[in-house]
Amino acid sequence: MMMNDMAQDAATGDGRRIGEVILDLQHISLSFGGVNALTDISFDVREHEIRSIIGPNGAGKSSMLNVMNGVYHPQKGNILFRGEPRQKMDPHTAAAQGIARTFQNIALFKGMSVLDNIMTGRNLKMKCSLLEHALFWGRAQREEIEHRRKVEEVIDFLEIQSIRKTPVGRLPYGLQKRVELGRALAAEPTLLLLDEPMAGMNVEEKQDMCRFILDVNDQFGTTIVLIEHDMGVVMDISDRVVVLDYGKKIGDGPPDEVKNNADVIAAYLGTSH
Ligand SMILES: Nc1ncnc2c1ncn2[C@@H]1O[C@H](COP(=O)(O)OP(=O)(O)OP(=O)(O)O)[C@@H](O)[C@H]1O
Repeated sequence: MMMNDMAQDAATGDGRRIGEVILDLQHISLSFGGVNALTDISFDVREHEIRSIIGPNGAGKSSMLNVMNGVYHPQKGNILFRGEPRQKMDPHTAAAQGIARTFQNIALFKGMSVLDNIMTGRNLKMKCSLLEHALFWGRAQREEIEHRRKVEEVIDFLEIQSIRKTPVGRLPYGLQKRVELGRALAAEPTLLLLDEPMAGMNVEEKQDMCRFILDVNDQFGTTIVLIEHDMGVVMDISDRVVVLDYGKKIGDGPPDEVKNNADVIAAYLGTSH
């Protein structure tokens, strides 16, 4: 399918762009000592969709994202990625298989430029070792040029050309979040996990971030799993939403269905506790 066709399908909003299940989480339970962070949670993520995870503070959202990319290993349950079981996957393997993520608290090298930070997203794609750099200079050079080309593409896509040489620590918060998205995109992920990409942003910055998330999904077909507290944003951009509360799943479905779910309303209004 051509990129334009894909964007067209997405724009029609009729769900035709959504594909097969790529990540299937079955009966996941995770505890830390006596704290049950996740209890018997099952849901799936389909190819090309925007899947949001919401829930009050401490509900288990970040823990779930950490299970998805192998930072945490659940004590119970199964995880299937493209139909293959993966019990003890580590974050490095997850990244090598096309799962990239951003973090709740920005995790960038503050003293390094935007360009260099985004370049670190290419690390896993770099094939030439230091020795090869010394022995096969030409090959290493070609590889370097290709990585730089990809990074420049990401910079153009995110409209941050004018700050490409600026140290990240000097940028306003909203732009730092955009650079973090850039670093994740440089890895050319098929599954992108975003942990509160709009937290702490003003309205304009949120609108920009929303647009970039939708564009990544439309233009590259990237599957996106998103944790976000801003309900307006979640309901606007998600195909399906899963709701956690005290480590349990209390809702799952398209935004309109979730919005009208009595348990979800109770959890958010605090009447269930
Ligand atoms: N590494 C850890 N060690 C001990 N307890 C943890 C750890 N990570 C998470 N928890 C606990 O697990 C529960 C779920 O936390 P988690 O951060 O996943 O929730 P969350 O929904 O992402 O919250 P928030 O919206 O505040 O970020 C909490 O009770 C938290 O204290």
